[in-house]
Amino acid sequence: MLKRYNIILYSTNKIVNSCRYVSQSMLKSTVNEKTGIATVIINKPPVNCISLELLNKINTEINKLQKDNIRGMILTSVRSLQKVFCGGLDIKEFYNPNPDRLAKYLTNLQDTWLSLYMTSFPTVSVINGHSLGGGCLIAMCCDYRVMVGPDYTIGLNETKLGVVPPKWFQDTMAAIIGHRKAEVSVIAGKTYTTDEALQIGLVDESSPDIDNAYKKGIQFLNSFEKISPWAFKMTKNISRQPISQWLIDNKQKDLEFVFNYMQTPSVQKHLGLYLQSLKK
Ligand SMILES: CC/C=C\C/C=C\CCC/C=C/CC(=O)SCCNC(=O)CCNC(=O)[C@H](O)C(C)(C)COP(=O)(O)OP(=O)(O)OC[C@H]1O[C@@H](n2cnc3c(N)ncnc32)[C@H](O)[C@@H]1OP(=O)(O)O
Repeated sequence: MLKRYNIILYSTNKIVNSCRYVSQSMLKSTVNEKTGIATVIINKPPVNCISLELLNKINTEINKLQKDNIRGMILTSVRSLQKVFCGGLDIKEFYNPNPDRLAKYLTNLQDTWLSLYMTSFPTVSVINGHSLGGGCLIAMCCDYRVMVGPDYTIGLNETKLGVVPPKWFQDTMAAIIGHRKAEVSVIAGKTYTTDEALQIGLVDESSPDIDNAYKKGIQFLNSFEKISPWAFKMTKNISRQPISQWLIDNKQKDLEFVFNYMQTPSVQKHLGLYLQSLKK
């Protein structure tokens, strides 16, 4: 029995044998050959908002890392943006959309969420700036969140734009902070400062600076050194499967709901006003 356990540990804990550096301009990914830890950096100025192209790159990279047998991953934003982790989904993808592109975007977002939420390796988001809407969603997909503070904000603010966060957005938050707090939060489109997010458990740790936040992230990943990767993967799978299975079973229905309401005149009007307010 012990022997079998060791074999599982060895075969799944194999550290990648070369340092890979992928720079697809919008997304930089490095794997440290000694530690087997990947750092994935979103790099799409000015605010790292998620276009269809960035979405594709994130999903492709997660799937590659999945095959690389890495030991863990840190997801963060390029430092030069200074105050933004991720400004959310690119609202321009929803405003006066091309229907084919909109359908592709929504499908890719469903797939990317499934990949990131269900990784078989531990993940940490180092939230080094504002993290709103889809930005909050990708941070919440990770197993652990360290947020730099005190002046940044995080939250699912979709209702403020006049749109509806799908069930799996809401469930992802509820799994972290509990149903009641998540409900109050999403219906009001609430955003939280770093301290508030720490207080309600939306983030696990805070840090006054990025280097320290990154260190905390690495410490979390190192805490799995003695955990069998197989046991980690199976346990996480059991924990997250009910939420992910809902989307797998309801992908088409979910897509049609968002695809249809997004193109209604009243939603389009709201989105237009919100975009305008950002430009001011
Ligand atoms: C089938 C189902 C599948 C999928 C479900 C899909 C959809 C579900 C429903 C829709 C869900 C949407 C989720 C979202 O993510 S909505 C977006 C939420 N994000 C925000 O509200 C953030 C808005 N931005 C800001 O608050 C600030 O920009 C920010 C604090 C991030 C940074 O402030 P800063 O002062 O540094 O920059 P700005 O001057 O404000 O912005 C610079 C330029 O960037 C433009 N911008 C900002 N955010 C966005 C964005 N999210 N999308 C597009 N463009 C954005 C901003 O307009 C400025 O543009 P210019 O003026 O320079 O042209």
